[in-house]
Amino acid sequence: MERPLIIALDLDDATKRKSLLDQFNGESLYVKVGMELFYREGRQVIHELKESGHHIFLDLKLHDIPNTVQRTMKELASLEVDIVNVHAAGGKKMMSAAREGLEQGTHAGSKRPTLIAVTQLTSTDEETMQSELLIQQPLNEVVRTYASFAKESGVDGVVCSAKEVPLIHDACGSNFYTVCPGIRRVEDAVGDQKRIVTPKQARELGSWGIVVGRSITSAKDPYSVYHQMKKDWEAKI
Ligand SMILES: O=c1ccn([C@@H]2O[C@H](COP(=O)(O)O)[C@@H](O)[C@H]2O)c(=O)[nH]1
Repeated sequence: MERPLIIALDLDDATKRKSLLDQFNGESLYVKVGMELFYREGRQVIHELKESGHHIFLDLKLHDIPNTVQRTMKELASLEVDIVNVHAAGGKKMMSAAREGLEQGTHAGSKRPTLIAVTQLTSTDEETMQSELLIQQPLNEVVRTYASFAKESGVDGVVCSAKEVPLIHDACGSNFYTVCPGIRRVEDAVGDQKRIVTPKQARELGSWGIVVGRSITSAKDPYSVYHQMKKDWEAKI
């Protein structure tokens, strides 16, 4: 799918999730299954969403020793989702192991899930990164370097703020996937996000995909907010 708006299904029970998706009346969506949903409903929810025709980004952000990540990715590959991810902070060996595990677990004739790596969470700003994570380089430099390491390790793209897309394209080429959370309309509550942009700005900055959670899931009318944001995201520049 070209340039998706991915809805983060961060809802605290299955009834709310179902009632959100029911509003879309059979429309095929790109959805993100994060830790909250996967740890609650497990593999079954992936099967259900696939049966309903949705594309799936399984956002479990693996970060462990290479052997564990490889074996876990082998397991996840059997779910046949579209995108899976790791934290780039796990290092090059871990990212290569993730790719290897995915290849081992992908059945002949099936498409390997796209593998992306989180550079720096969009809830982190430079001040926090330096004072709490003790990473002293400028945030843009860290994101650019982690993206380059991801590419060298056989990863297909990154999770980043749209603000960093131009520098990632510069370092890794414009075909390297950039999946961007931290998306807000001007009227939305920012919450815990730090590096935010609007859907239109994300488009202008060249993001491949955007991830939107609370702006849609907490809206009075999620269906119309989704379509409004999608229209802004897809508008010609
Ligand atoms: O850097 C990252 C990586 C992942 N996320 C995830 O995206 C959504 C964003 O939700 P909002 O409600 O739109 O803030 C959420 O599921 C995060 O886990 C991210 O925000 N930043």
